[in-house]
Amino acid sequence: MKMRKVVSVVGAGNVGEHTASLLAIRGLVDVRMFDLPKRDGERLIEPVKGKALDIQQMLSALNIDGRVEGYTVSPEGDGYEALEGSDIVIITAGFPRRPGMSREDLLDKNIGVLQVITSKIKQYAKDAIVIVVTNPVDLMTYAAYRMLGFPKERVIGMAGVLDSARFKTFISREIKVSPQDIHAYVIGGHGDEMVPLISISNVGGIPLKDMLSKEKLNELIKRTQFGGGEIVDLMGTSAYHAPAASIVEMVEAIVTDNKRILPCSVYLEGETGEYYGVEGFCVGVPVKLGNCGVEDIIKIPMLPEEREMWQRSVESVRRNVKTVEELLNARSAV
Ligand SMILES: NC(=O)c1ccc[n+]([C@@H]2O[C@H](COP(=O)([O-])OP(=O)(O)OC[C@H]3O[C@@H](n4cnc5c(N)ncnc54)[C@H](O)[C@@H]3O)[C@@H](O)[C@H]2O)c1
Ligand SMILES: O=C(O)C[C@H](O)C(=O)O
Repeated sequence: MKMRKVVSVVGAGNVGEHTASLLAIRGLVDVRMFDLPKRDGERLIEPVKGKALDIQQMLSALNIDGRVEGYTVSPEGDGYEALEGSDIVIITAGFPRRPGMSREDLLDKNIGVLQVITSKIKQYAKDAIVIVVTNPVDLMTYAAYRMLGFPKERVIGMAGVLDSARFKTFISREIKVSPQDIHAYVIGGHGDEMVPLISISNVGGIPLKDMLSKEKLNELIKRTQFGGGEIVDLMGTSAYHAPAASIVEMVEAIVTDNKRILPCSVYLEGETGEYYGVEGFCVGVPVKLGNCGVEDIIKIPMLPEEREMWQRSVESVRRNVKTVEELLNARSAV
């Protein structure tokens, strides 16, 4: 009998909670949520269990089948047994940035969180596909890949789908066309140097560069590159609705084995690494997703000016890779 896939979400804060809720509403998978207890005055409460129960009751209100459960865990890694049997584990646990911070400012704190979680995934869900969301996501995906020791096809960072959704939003608003008819790709590191690919973006098949002036295109590129910070400045914390939806796009591509080509942060080496000028760390590139994770890495053509942007973006990730390796070595030495 075909069992429903199980998706575990580690970290049920803004991103994790909305991801769990969207996954449940889409009705494709069963969801397990994991998070820390919280102190409420003198009491220690378990919000993750409340959130899971609330989502489960939302499904009943909507007559949607599905199972949503919440598990309280400890920072030291107790309580993760229910990871057992997960087909996909999504990691959103960690700290978001506040206004004035860069994503890289989160690296040291979030790697410590990631280390415990990856050790539990290895222990209880060694065959799972892992989607890393926690920032700085390219470096965290690389750290997760190193700590998990899983095949690189099963360790995937979410960012390009979100960045592409932002780019599509800004294009859609500018030319008043449905985002359904806009094909726009953003690749590279998930930071201020990310690369919206104008040359292959189109609106209903018409090249984007034929529809907007160079000035306007540059304006939309800049707004996309700083899209995360724009929301952090407005909300005081990072975005979570569009990130959750982007995670769901990746999960559905995997569980339905629909061979979507989506921009994801993956470990690059060998021939594809050579093509992209990346050897031995993770950056956002278009990949074909299926039920085993990354099935293929697409070598996307770039104009000379895009290749220059790409190299700057790769450099913005590469310059912190050594720090990641030093943090990993220091922690493994403990
Ligand atoms: N890749 C992307 O495009 C993208 C998009 C949005 C957010 N993010 C990142 O995702 C992360 C989460 O963002 P958020 O807005 O949900 O933050 P949040 O603070 O709302 O949620 C984080 C959750 O992680 C939990 N957590 C912390 N340490 C933990 C541990 N040791 N074990 C289990 N759970 C733990 C917290 O209790 C909290 O509920 C941040 O790093 C943020 O920068 C990335
Ligand atoms: O900007 C952030 O800190 C969160 C995330 O990376 C985003 O782009 O929304």
